[in-house]
Amino acid sequence: MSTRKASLTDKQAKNGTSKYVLERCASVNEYYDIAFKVMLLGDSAVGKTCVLVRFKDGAFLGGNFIATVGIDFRNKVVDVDNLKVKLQIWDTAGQERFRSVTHAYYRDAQALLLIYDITNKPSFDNIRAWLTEIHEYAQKDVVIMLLGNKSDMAAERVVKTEEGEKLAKECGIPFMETSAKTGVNIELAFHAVAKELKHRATQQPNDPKFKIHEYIDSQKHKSGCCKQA
Ligand SMILES: Nc1nc2c(ncn2[C@@H]2O[C@H](COP(=O)(O)OP(=O)(O)OP(=O)(O)O)[C@@H](O)[C@H]2O)c(=O)[nH]1
Repeated sequence: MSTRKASLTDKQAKNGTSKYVLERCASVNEYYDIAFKVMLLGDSAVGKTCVLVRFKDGAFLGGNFIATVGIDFRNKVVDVDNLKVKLQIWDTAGQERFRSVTHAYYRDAQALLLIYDITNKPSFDNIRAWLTEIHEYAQKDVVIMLLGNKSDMAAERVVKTEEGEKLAKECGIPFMETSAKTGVNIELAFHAVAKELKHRATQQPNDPKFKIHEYIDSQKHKSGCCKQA
């Protein structure tokens, strides 16, 4: 398996011949009201880069898998309740040998999307180890969301939706299954996190608390796409 990074043109993206190089200045001049750092975590090959690229560009990076080296980021500005919220999204390398590099970034993140692959049991079993790392290195009040990615691969599924739900419930964190390939729940995951962060940052003492679990449930039901087998 290669760990080379290569730049990606639209054509390469369509052909699935290369992996993204994250462009640091992509949205540097885009107007925003408030900004937050979000990190993508999880084992190698669960689809972190693909989730980011789907959210940022609406494209799917198919083809040969090229592992991320170290860490990089992309920005996306989303509208939340009439505010422009900039998400600076850090894509980390899932491989063990880069762990010490990524640890250094945990403490700056306000939200963590912890991702496993529904077709890869070890990636699910490792979620508890990831949570231990998060508790060691991240801010105490960091927003955490669990994502079971590759929900389009029904035939290869080895982790049931209920197992993801159960683990998330035990840990008190929101959960959804996503597909970077089809786009299912990708926007919702980032929007729910942006909404939670915006509420925390702007909330007045008497304002009602934002309930991320309820928001996700209401949006899933609206789109009717919560569980893709
Ligand atoms: N079918 C399907 N394939 C996916 C999905 N997301 C990612 N993949 C594939 O899974 C492989 C790994 O995806 P990456 O996004 O590179 O994985 P990663 O988690 O960033 O891996 P590291 O950079 O090593 O941490 C690639 O071959 C992708 O095309 C998905 O939702 N559905």
